Amino acid sequence: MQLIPGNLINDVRSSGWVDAMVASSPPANDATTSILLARDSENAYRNWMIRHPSAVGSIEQILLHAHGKRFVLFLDYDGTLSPIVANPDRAFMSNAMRSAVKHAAEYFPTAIITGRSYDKVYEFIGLTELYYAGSHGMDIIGPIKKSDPAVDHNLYPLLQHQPACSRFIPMIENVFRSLVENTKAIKGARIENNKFCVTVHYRLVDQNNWPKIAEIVLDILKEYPDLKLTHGRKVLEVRPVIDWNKGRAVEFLLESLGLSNSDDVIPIYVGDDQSDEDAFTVLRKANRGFGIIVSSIPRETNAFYSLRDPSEVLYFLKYLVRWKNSIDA
Ligand SMILES: O=P(O)(O)OC[C@H]1O[C@H](O[C@H]2O[C@H](CO)[C@@H](O)[C@H](O)[C@H]2O)[C@H](O)[C@@H](O)[C@@H]1O
Repeated sequence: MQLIPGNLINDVRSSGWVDAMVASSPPANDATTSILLARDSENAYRNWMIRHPSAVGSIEQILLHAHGKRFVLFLDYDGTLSPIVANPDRAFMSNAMRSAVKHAAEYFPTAIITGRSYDKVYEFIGLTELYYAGSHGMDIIGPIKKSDPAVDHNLYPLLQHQPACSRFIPMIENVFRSLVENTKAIKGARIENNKFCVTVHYRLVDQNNWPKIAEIVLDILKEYPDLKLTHGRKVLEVRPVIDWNKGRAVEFLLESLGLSNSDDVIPIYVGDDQSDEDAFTVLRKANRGFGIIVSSIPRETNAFYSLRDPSEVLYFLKYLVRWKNSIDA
């Protein structure tokens, strides 16, 4: 992943960011070229799957390996549990997916690890029994419980951790306001405040204006040496320079749940975004469990398995639940 520490920002030419923005957007083609390209891409995808087999196709093998062991699930939200859509406020998950995640959490410790703020992702998912790591893992909140449901009506989280100091919240708020102000003339630009990070959406911006977007973001960041810039799916993201990411959040959660040193624990991380690579890398390096990348095109990744899209994620989750239910019966 490209990470630009704030104090190096002056050395970065905005064209590097524009290249990254363009790279995630294939050009349009005529009908015949599209058919030929589709065939080539299907072949390329099949070849890629030799290195990253389908988690659905390999599910029996995965379960064989899991005999007598415990799964822990880490799930990204956008592009994994919900399909990618143009309007980030409308990235709803289906009821079928919500129900699959709910059932999964009955059998396995389950965490949502997302670039979204905790509030926003909770609004979409609405399940109190999950662990959530919002703002790319910088806002961790455990299942919401009542200490004694008979007498206590106050809800409280079992676990709470914010590795970035609270001083980043007003800083992010200021950057958010400056970005809203400075991009308001660019049609389609959209800025999202994710509490410990700001997301700059350019999916609906004319490509001719992408350099302008990159320039505005880099200009504002010059004033904030404690913030850095990363790149996701048609988004630029501004975050604290602290050494924390989705991978660190996974390590923290495993540790907090007392599951980090047990050989009988299999962490599974499912995600589609560049930021999920940090978590895939953590699992691969520790040789623990495995990452599953959600992608319908071949991509460089540290995940071991692959799934094409959220509908395959749904199938995979339901299969795990059915399997666990059958062995517990
Ligand atoms: O870690 P995630 O849960 O994958 O969150 C990453 C970003 O996801 C959202 O943006 C992405 O999904 C949008 C809705 O489908 C899409 O319009 C956008 O182009 C994608 O990048 C979210 O809006 C961001 O705040 C998250 O950081």
